[in-house]
Amino acid sequence: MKEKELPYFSETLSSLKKAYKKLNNEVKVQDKSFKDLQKYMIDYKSELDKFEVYDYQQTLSMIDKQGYAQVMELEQVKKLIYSPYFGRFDFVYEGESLEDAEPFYIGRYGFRDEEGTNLIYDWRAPVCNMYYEFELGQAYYEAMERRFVGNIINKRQIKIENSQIQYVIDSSLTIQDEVLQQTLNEQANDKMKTIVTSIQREQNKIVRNESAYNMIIQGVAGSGKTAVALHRIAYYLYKYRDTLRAERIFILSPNKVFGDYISSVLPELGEQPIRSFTIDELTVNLLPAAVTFTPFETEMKEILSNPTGPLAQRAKQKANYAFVKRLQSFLSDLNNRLLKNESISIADVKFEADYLQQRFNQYRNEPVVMRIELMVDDIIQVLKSKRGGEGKLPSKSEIKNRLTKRLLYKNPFEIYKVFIKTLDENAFKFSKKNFEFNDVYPYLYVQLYFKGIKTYELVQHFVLDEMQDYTPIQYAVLAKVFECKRTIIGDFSQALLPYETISKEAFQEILPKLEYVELTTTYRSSYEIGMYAKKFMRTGELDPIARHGKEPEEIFYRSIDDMIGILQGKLINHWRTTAIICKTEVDLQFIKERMTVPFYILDGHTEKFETGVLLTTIQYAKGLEFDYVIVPLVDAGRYETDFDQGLLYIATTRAMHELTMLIDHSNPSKLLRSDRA
Ligand SMILES: Nc1ncnc2c1ncn2[C@@H]1O[C@H](COP(=O)(O)OP(=O)(O)OP(=O)(O)O)[C@@H](O)[C@H]1O
Repeated sequence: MKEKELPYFSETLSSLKKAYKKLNNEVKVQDKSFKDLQKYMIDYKSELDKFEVYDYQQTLSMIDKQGYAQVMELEQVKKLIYSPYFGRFDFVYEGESLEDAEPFYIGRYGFRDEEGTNLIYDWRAPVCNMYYEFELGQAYYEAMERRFVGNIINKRQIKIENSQIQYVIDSSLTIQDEVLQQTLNEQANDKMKTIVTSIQREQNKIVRNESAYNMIIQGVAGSGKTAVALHRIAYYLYKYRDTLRAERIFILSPNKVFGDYISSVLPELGEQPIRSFTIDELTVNLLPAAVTFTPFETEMKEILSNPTGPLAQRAKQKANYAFVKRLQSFLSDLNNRLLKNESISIADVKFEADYLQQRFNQYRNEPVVMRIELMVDDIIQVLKSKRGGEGKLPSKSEIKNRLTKRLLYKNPFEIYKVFIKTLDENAFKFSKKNFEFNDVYPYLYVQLYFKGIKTYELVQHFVLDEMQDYTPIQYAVLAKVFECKRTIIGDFSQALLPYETISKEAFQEILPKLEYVELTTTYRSSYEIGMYAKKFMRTGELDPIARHGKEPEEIFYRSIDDMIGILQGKLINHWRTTAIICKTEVDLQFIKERMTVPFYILDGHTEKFETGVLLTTIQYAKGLEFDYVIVPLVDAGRYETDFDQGLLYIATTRAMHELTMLIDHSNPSKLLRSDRA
């Protein structure tokens, strides 16, 4: 089989090498002209007039841009020389004979030789959809608004590394199991990998979906949601390369480490890196500069360490969809009360209360401040027509001031406080101009009503990961801030907050025009770990991929010293990354003080994901994966409630190859019992 592929392979490789040489020379020439021009501008600085300087600067910037594009291309060709393609399929167009079958080689990027022949097709090209979508037999693809029908008569998976063919597998399956297995058997890395060589059919559908305005992906732990969302971005950047820019994509990620972990996927796929933002970073931009807030990460940490305490209670009251409805109906009623029921005389013309209220209602889709502006314009019109141009009219700002004085509440803060009183006096804690995080988005919603909010109009695609950790009111605000296509991913079973947050039903209300997709196969964990973790899942299905490994172990300890001894013993292993995942920050500190071997801490201060031994909490481990996971201090006190069960689900599903639970012998968690109700 390998032999059959050799001629095409050497032809492609030599074309690639030729292209590399040519591009490399061009880059050098560009580089030289840039430097020469720069030197010329410095040498003749005093003799150049400002127009000449402007012209030269423009030329420099053009060379710079061209040079950048060439360097990117060179980089791609270099990567293709290392591994030009990963698959091939032969397609016979309908009506043609078998001899006319056309081979398509599919790679990470596309490549044409000097004559313009497509030697490698980019995995995102329309024709390559067939590779992921169909088995041998009838197939089709769509391009240029046409459907091309035919038959796939041959399909191969080709592994090439270091410019050498490693193996070739012929198969009738969409994506061969062997290749997927091999990929999944690899050890964890400090950066997320691309999955182009083995995207599964259900994942491919999401990557290439263009119809959804709001795409919600509910996927079990390890189902590839994050990977799929990033490949979807890469697909969009390819498909809409003339109109979509990488810097116009906004990724909201749970924390900085996670942002770092996913940062290399897009560059690996030949696209510009996209910086992701945390909700705290975004919130700073949305709130007025004078008000501060407790960061989401800090508030979450506190709630996790005391899930039934007063802070959790306050946050809980604002976390469900009923709260949004209540706030909406409060604001809707306020429309009839906000403007005091009084007439007003301006320049001897009387404006009745009814007229004012009717104008105020007319503009109900605008923020209050804007409504007042529009009413001022109306009043001026009336004054002009009634007074027939006689006498001086009051200024706009005078009229605006008079109308504003008639507002029952003068700012969003006052309104929010009144609203909260209708809910529960104790639900709001505001001191020293500092909001608790759970109040920030409800407040922003009121601000939206009263004076509007900063919007990200330039953003063309909004991506949000870990959707279950956000509340309906946050989505209601985000929907206004990012009015563009959205890809929202998460897993309701992996909720970190100990109360109801967003749900499928609430999504349907807040984000109309949505497509909801579910992924139930987990690729991350071995079959044995997947089955073990499944018992902690609160709802839904989970189908682990048939990749076998060691059964998870449950080790019972008799004292804390005993547990630390066992734990440290387990750290002597062959895995690249081992994570000790604690329930809370307090537990992390407790273990940290007792450990005598080297390890890293992964918490809110961590910016980069390191391999090695990591001590962390569930809050920071989520979204990430490790070869080996150890869950310490599994006792009945710590892991007791339904919510704790969800936490065990998150912790255990971080493991790819091996999992150890360290359980208190005298007080084991009941959640471990497989016969529990
Ligand atoms: N088609 C695939 N081929 C190869 N590997 C895959 C595939 N799909 C997913 N994976 C791997 O499975 C692991 C989990 O993927 P990812 O982190 O995207 O899942 P997730 O659904 O976001 O998980 P979680 O909800 O637990 O954070 C990654 O190592 C990813 O590379």
